[in-house]
Formats: sequence, C-alpha cells, structure tokens
Amino acid sequence: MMTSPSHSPGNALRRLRQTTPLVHNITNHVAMTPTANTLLAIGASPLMAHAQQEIQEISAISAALSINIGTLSPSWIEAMQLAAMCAHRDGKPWVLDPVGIGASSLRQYACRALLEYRPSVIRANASEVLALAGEMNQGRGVDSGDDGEDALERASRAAITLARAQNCVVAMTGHVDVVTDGQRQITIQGGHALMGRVTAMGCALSSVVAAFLAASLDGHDDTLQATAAALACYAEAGETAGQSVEGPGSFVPRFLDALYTLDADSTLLASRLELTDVT
Ligand SMILES: Nc1ncnc2c1ncn2[C@@H]1O[C@H](COP(=O)(O)OP(=O)(O)O)[C@@H](O)[C@H]1O
Ligand SMILES: Cc1ncsc1CCOP(=O)(O)O
Ligand SMILES: [Mg+2]
Repeated sequence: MMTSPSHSPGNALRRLRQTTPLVHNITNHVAMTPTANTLLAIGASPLMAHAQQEIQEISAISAALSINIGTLSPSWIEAMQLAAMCAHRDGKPWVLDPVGIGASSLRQYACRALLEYRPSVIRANASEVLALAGEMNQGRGVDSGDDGEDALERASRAAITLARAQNCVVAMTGHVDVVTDGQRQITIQGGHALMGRVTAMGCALSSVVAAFLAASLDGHDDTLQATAAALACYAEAGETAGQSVEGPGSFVPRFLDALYTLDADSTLLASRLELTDVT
C-alpha cells in the first residue's frame, strides 16, 4: 500500500491525463513506434528526436526525457549526452533504460557517460540491473535471465546497491517489479507473462515512467512514488490485456486498449503496491 491516498497511482494517472506531458524520447529503432503508441494510449504526448542539432530546442519544450541505448551509434551517444545534460541542468526528470548493457562495451561506455548526468530513474530488467551494479552478468542480449526467488532476491539487493551508488530510483522489472531509492522499496504485482514475449514492452515502460515523473513530481509524488504509480498502471493494463488473448500478436492491441481505458478509480491499482523499508 502507498503511504497516503493522495499518493495513489490513480491520482498520478489522473494528473498525467490532465497534463498530457510531452516526453522527449531518444530510443531504439525497435521501440520507436510501440513507445509512441504506448505514451499516446495512456494519455501522454510522445516526441522522438535524436539529431544533435535539435536536442537543445526539443529539450526546452519537453517535460521529461527518456533515453534508451537499445540500438546505439556514436552520433546517437553524443545526442544522448547532450539531452541528458540539458535535463540535468534544467532540473527536468529523465529516465535511463540500459538495454542489453551486459552485451557490449559500447553499451557500457554509453551508460557510464550518461550516468554523469544523474538520471532520475534507471528502468531495467534484472540482468541489466546486475550488470550495472557491477555484478558481472551478460544477460541474454536484451532479455532478462532467471526468474526464480533466489535470483529475484539477489537482483533486488543489486537494485538497492545501484540506487545508493547513483543516488537515483531503480525500477527493476520482471514477473515481479521492484522499485527502490536505496532506503525504501516498493514491490508491484501484476502484469502478464506475455509481456516478456512482445518486444519493446520494457522500452515503452521506461518512457511511461518519464511521463509519470513529469506529471507528478511538481509537489505531488516523489520519484519513488511516481515510478511505482507508472508500474502499477502498466501491471494492471498487462493483466487485463492478458486475460482474453491467444498470444503475443493479439496481446499488443489489447494492451494499448487496456492502457487507454484504464480506470483511475480502480482500487486494484493501489493494492498492487507493497512498501517496505530497506535494511
Ligand atoms: N513474467 C511476467 N509476468 C508479469 N509481468 C511481466 C513478466 N515479464 C515482464 N513483465 C512486465 O513487462 C514489463 C517489461 O518488463 P521486462 O520484460 O522486465 O523489461 P524488458 O522488456 O526491458 O526486459 C514490465 O511491466 C514487467 O512487469
Ligand atoms: C530486441 C532489441 N534489440 C535492440 S533494442 C531491442 C528492443 C528491446 O526491447 P525491450 O527491452 O523492451 O524488450
Ligand atoms: Mg529492456
């Protein structure tokens, strides 16, 4: 449960829909269209832009930034650094998605460079969290690895270590989601196994987190609460979509519809969250 009703995921969703925050995305080739559709479905406004020459102007009009290293190139890394620098300088929230960081030294270099600009949130699967926390883990390309209880416990500890080291919130997703700022931890239940069978679900979620930060940080929720709200909405939509589909193909449109029709008054949203202090 969240600490007070005013911090409920439903209220955060309502604020997002009322404010339609513009989210600047520098994301990968695979995730661009799914991410834009996902942001539109939940009620935010997407903008994809990665040319260095326009980053400063785009940054000036955006409410939040989402950077995703899924399909890197050297010129994109420079654009990412510039965008992260602008967000950091202007006090705007930004999210880093370290897709497949264990898979190459270019990805590791890019993340190291980007972490200099202090992301508000790192949103990653367990393999990526382990790799970023320095617990050598190559993962399986862009996907997560073991889903067992011991693996979840180990990855949760790594998420806490990472949150403390980077002084940010870490949102680690999988069959259970764990969000931590290093002192508190919120677990989020829900979603559907098919979410792991559709590409760019995590990438799009990172941008949804950015949208929730834009809508909620201004005197409403803190970064941990806003991130947990995003994950609760995603989990709820995923669970709803998964109830009546045959496979990944039909899951995608059902998921977009479920985000679009998500009921901000649903009591299920807050019940998905469990807050604990970290020892
Ligand atoms: N087995 C699962 N059961 C329920 N939800 C899942 C499952 N696998 C992934 N998800 C959900 O899918 C979304 C993307 O998470 P994840 O697959 O960990 O990211 P990525 O696509 O970056 O690897 C999250 O909302 C997560 O909760
Ligand atoms: C398959 C793939 N390859 C490079 S980026 C990408 C998309 C990864 O998406 P997600 O991390 O959301 O599953
Ligand atoms: Mg991912």
